[in-house]
Amino acid sequence: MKRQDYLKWDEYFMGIAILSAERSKDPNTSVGACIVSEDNKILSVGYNGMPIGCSDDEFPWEREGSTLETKYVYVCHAEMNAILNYTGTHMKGAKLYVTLFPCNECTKALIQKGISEIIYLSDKYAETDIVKASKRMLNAAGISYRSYTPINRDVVISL
Ligand SMILES: O=c1[nH]c(=O)n([C@H]2C[C@H](O)[C@@H](COP(=O)(O)O)O2)cc1CO
Ligand SMILES: [Zn+2]
Repeated sequence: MKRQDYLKWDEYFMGIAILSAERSKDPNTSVGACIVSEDNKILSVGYNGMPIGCSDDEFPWEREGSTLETKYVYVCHAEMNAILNYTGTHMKGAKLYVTLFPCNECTKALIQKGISEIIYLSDKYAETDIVKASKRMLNAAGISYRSYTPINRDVVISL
């Protein structure tokens, strides 16, 4: 009989999004994203971080203060990096596994690339206009989104 405790697709891909988030240097919110084709092949991954050449040590990670001294104007979102990291040609019908509900700017890009479903872990900014705008666009575009249901299982990776 086959192994019974293998990871299901949702667990596997959300696990990869969670692991990718561990690469993030953001001290407040690490985000990971994994884009998967219709036939369950990984197309791309990403996490939130400073653009290439913009040092993690020199650019600010502050949340508050003058605009130029906060992270927000510099950091690349996980979803945006996952889109930009993709070297293939075809993303139509793909799914996005992401640890935080996408912002409006990433949502626009995801829609334009033909993403058909979003599976997210946290929706901690659900009350913000940014996320409301995302959902409005996704609803209009007929793109489904659902919250990942945790299975309360630890998968230990010894590194
Ligand atoms: O969809 C997203 N994807 C994403 O990667 N991020 C990143 C930008 C920031 O580095 C961090 C959010 O920071 P904070 O929670 O401290 O405001 O997460 C933020 C959002 C906003 O929803
Ligand atoms: Zn975003």
